[in-house]
Amino acid sequence: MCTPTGDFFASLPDAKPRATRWSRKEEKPEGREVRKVYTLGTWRVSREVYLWQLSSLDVKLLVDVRGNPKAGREEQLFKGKDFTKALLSIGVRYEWWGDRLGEEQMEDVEELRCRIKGLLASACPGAICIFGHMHEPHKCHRLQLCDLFPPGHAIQHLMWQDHRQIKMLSHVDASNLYSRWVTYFNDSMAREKQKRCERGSARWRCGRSKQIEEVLQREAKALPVLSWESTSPSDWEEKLRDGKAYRLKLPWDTELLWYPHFMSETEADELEETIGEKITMYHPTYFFQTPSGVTQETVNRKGQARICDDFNFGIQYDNSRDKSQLYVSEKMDSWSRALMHRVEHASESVFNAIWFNHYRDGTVTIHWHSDGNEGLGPDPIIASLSLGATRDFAFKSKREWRGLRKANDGSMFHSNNIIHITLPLFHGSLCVMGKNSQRHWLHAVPAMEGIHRERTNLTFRFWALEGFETIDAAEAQADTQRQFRLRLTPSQRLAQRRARPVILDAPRDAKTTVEEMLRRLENLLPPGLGEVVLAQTEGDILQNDQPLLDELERLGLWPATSAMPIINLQLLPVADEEKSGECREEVSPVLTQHSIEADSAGLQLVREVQLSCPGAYAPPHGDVEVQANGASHWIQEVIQNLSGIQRKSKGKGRISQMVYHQCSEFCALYLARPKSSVHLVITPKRPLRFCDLGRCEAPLLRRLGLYGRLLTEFLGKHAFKVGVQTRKLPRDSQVFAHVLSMDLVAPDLNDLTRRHFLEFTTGAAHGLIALEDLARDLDTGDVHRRAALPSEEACLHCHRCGQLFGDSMRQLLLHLRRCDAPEAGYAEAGARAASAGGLAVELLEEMGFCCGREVRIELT
Ligand SMILES: O=C(O)CCC(=O)C(=O)O
Ligand SMILES: [Fe+2]
Repeated sequence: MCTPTGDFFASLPDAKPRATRWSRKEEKPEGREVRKVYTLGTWRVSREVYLWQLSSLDVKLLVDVRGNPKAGREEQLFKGKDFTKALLSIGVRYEWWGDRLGEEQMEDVEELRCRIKGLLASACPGAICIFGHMHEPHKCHRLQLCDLFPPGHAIQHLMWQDHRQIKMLSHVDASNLYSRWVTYFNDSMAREKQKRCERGSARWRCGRSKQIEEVLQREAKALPVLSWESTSPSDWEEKLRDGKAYRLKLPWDTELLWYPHFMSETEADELEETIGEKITMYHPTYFFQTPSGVTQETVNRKGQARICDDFNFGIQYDNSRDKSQLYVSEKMDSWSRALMHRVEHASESVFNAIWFNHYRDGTVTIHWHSDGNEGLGPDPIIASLSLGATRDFAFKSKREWRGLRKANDGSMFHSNNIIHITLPLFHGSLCVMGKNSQRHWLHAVPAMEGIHRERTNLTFRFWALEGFETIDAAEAQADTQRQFRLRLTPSQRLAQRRARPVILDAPRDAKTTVEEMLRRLENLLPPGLGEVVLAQTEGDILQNDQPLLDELERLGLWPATSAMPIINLQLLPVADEEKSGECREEVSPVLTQHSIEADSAGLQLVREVQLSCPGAYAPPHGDVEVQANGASHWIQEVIQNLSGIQRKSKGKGRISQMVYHQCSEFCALYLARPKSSVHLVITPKRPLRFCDLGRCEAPLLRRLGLYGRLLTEFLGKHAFKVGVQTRKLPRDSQVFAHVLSMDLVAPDLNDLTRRHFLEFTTGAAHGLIALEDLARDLDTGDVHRRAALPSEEACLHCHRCGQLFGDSMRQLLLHLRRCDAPEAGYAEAGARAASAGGLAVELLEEMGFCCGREVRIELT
């Protein structure tokens, strides 16, 4: 349940303002100089501004108490030479005390007191600044550390007010703030629970029978437990794909409730449709002050919406209280209330708000963060429901975990790493981030290039913050503003192509042209829409070369008479033609056939590909090859960088261009030197070497084979081979397989060598081994079976029509470009050529090829 639990915070008194040890002796102790102690956390403020503030406070020593000084988003503030040098340049010494005073060290209070004494004794004279992770002191362990400082220190907590200004909070005030915040939150939640009891489920149920609710509640309680420490890595991966719900127990007493199929396909479809109709996503404009002083304006590509009966919210991650930035929440409706109630049962919690995130495709992401905003309480429980494209939910520990974990062979091994957990968020999945999930972990939704389908995420939260205005107050406040937003509604034709209405801030700069506005929109609308123009709803098309504000003024829409009005404009298509690259929506009969054959994990894979089908096959042009030595090292490099969390180039960079498609478990990559008109390699996204393949990986190989076959459904009218090269590959190379069209028309003639040709065209048991066969070998333990390589000297023949070419690879290559025999006929053509036997050489010589008598014909 969502009561604050855990170490430090739980031990604090709830209601009364805290009298700290230090606060009892606030007066300056006699005969001694009062040392100034500041505390500060990390925030999205440039390093230059940090330095400027520290220097104006005359700080002499920065004591970094972050257990992991390289965690979080603020790379510029990570421990390292760079940061130390920058601090030294303003006369501040840097010392890392995270190993002695970090978050992990907070157990033994007496020991901590000694260490703090030691720190103060060794510190140079002058002001010191304790540097923690969290921006707000009352959410950071530095508040507790300050409780342990001996008397005679004037402690002030620093907090960023905006991207330049800092405000100071006395230690007593910060402690009181914390207590009041917890008390208010707990009282509000208790009231909310009480409300539920009083109303009974009747008003909330909305059509759901009592029995169903009881079943849901029982199910949540009876969830099978999957403990991270006592489950081996390969078991863990398999279990997360078996379609069952689990209570995931993670280190630091953390819980995730994982319901991969919380909703049926049909329910999820219906909910997605309802949200499309009822919720308009708002894309806020962010302003960033660059170090040079230039303000950059960016429209957030992630759409957002909030519904809540009680409160209005500021935009998440934005600490400015600029009222014009406020997004007025919408009220709950019967559908949203019923949904929230259902999620509450599964989450073992109560909520009062739903926040929406809309990701138009795999290039829209959410970066590493934890949800610890004001108003969410000290240890929030957040339930997250996913609709649409399957995306990865990445979860990682804030610190390294030291302890024993079960290995794949059943033994135990010592772990000493940051823990990474990835859950595939399917259409209709619910993941409840339970106790301690925000305190000790970060989460993100990384980029997934090759995903063209949109995704909508709903997070259910309990939110209460004293002094924060209610919706009504915010609306009244908004009346005094002279701003407006634009609601852009796609015309019916665009709506059919999955464009949905969006709300945007009007540009602040009056010089912004309609053209520029449209360019910003390109990032928000579904890809492949073609050109659009803006029109007033009544039909007046705005001039492309006119500044938008002038135009609005002419239309009598600006200056606005009431505050924060929303002006309705329409998006109209200009061109009729569809862009290539738009993904095909229809479900092929073969996909349906696969769903009949597959087991539960395979079935999920089929659904994923159905829901988020690959786009057009479009290999990158030019020099985009990922530079790395060794045969498949480039694959390793690509998969290591797939998450895209750290990459700024989402969808445009070198690595992104190598991705044709990906699902939660596998990805399909373009080859730098394709050997056929369609040629991809498919590989698991988790690192897996050939030499590590064992029986437990057989199901994964079967799924990889299925993935390859599913892809071939979208790759055009060719006949395909999907398989692993039998030729000796480096043992430590990443497991990968080829998806290859059997025309064997390499875009560059030189790329298809004789060896490749023989490998790809000889019988199924030779050149490429089917993944299903490899999986069977692993099951039976016959892992060393390798088919014999075809003879390099074999007489070459076209695998399609059987025409013989002796040893002239070049003639064969030229022939392949013209041959119009069916690609699927390669097996028969091989047999035909084989039966031609010794006649072949004579025939070829007659045709003018110089085969030479020494050529042995050894066709298999
Ligand atoms: O989209 C998601 O699954 C995560 C959203 C999230 O983390 C957030 O809104 O804080
Ligand atoms: Fe989050």
